[in-house]
Amino acid sequence: MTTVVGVDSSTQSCKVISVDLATGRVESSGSAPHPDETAVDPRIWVSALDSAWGDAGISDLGADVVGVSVAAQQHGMVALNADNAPVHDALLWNDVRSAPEAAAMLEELGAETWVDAVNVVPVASFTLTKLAWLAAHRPKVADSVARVVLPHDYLNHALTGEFFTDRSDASGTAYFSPTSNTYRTDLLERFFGRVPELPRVVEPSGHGGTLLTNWSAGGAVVGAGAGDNAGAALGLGVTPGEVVVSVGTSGTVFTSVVEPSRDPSGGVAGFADATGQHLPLLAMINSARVMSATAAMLGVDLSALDQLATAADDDAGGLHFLPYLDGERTPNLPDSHGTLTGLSRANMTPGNIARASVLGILNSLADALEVLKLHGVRVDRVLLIGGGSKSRSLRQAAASVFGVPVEVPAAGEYVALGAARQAAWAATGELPTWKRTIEESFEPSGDWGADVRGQYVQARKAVYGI
Ligand SMILES: Nc1ncnc2c1ncn2[C@@H]1O[C@H](COP(=O)(O)OP(=O)(O)O)[C@@H](O)[C@H]1O
Ligand SMILES: O=C(CO)[C@@H](O)[C@H](O)COP(=O)(O)O
Repeated sequence: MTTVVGVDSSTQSCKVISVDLATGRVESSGSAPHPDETAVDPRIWVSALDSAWGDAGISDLGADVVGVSVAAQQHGMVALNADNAPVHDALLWNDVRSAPEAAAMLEELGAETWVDAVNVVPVASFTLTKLAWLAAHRPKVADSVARVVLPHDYLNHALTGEFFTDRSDASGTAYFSPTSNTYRTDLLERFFGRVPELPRVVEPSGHGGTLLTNWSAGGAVVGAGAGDNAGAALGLGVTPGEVVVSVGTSGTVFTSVVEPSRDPSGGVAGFADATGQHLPLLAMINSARVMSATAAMLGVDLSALDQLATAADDDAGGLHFLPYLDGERTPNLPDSHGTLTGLSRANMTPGNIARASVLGILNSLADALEVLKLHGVRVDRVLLIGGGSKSRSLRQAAASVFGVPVEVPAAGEYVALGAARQAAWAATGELPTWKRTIEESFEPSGDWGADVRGQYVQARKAVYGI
């Protein structure tokens, strides 16, 4: 059977799937954990890939495998010396130490100039701010940097011996223009002090190299790869009017559109997608892990938290959980903490706290959806994915809080599936059409969701002034 392989090297884990090219059916899968840190030695991702690859039995598939592609967490600063060894742990998308550099870069050029140049406004997540931090705080280490790549590029190199990237991931660096599809090396010069080696950008249907034999003997081509959200859009086959809401380590709200959005306020990141179009996106640092943190606080597991949240009142008895636990990117509050408001003796129950954590995640995502709409993006329905979407209480409340219909695709790794679809494109020249199965659909019900939204926005404004 002609097979393609998709990889999702995300914040918390590496997932590998083998897929029947003809049907899109997942034939095998494997996964391996990543450290729960915001700065990680990139070599750990290669070990995790190797482990997940073995779990999925990819090497045994030999010449059946005709294509491989890697999607991965965006923005990570992988800084390498002349021997291609990391000179510093990779600062990840959710590491906020470069927030002061981001603020200074914004102050220096102004939002309009940044959006004109690279269609993003600097925040701590973006690679260039991390390089600016390295130059300012570790100058000797910065001097040893020969090359800068992204997490998926680093894995491309492990698989093929070549460094290469794609426009979707490059567009998350803040030194690549998704409209001219060129690096803005002047911004590297200005904020890192010089221009290190950068990976070539491979076109969406192209391939950057061939699989080294230590991974598999089959000589498969390796596609350009993608940022994980662009991978998910490809895996879902997003169509106009559909917006993806991913409740993963990050919370993200995004879609694929022909024309780029433009947001000097910095809310909508004007990324590129993996098909040659654009991927307007808003990302939150706090998402699924708000539920796991709340479960830990209550001394229960995720399943018990879900039961508590399902059994509680729709509105959590008036409790509001503002979930900015690890600082927050959208809104840009890198030094913020979470807040639980509306506490009374009557409502401070484990069930209401569990429910409030679920509603806090959904309200934070609803804020992002509203910003996307304000920028002219059509939101006819939401496709809900990510590990957190397995929560029944979250699924059942989403449509009412968002105010739009929500569809939950069949359980699957859509980032890795998008990578597999890209691998098929690279191997055959054709982007296959694979059937998408919807597992559950939900419609907004009653007014409680709108009431909860109103109260949440009021609480957010009262506590954070935004
Ligand atoms: N049933 C569940 N209820 C709530 N959260 C869940 C559930 N299953 C998984 N998760 C959470 O999903 C997250 C992983 O989601 P995933 O989309 O795989 O992450 P990533 O963003 O790293 O790709 C973890 O934080 C995990 O705790
Ligand atoms: O920073 C962003 C998008 O801009 C995040 O979406 C990262 O790409 C991490 O993704 P996950 O590990 O949560 O999938």
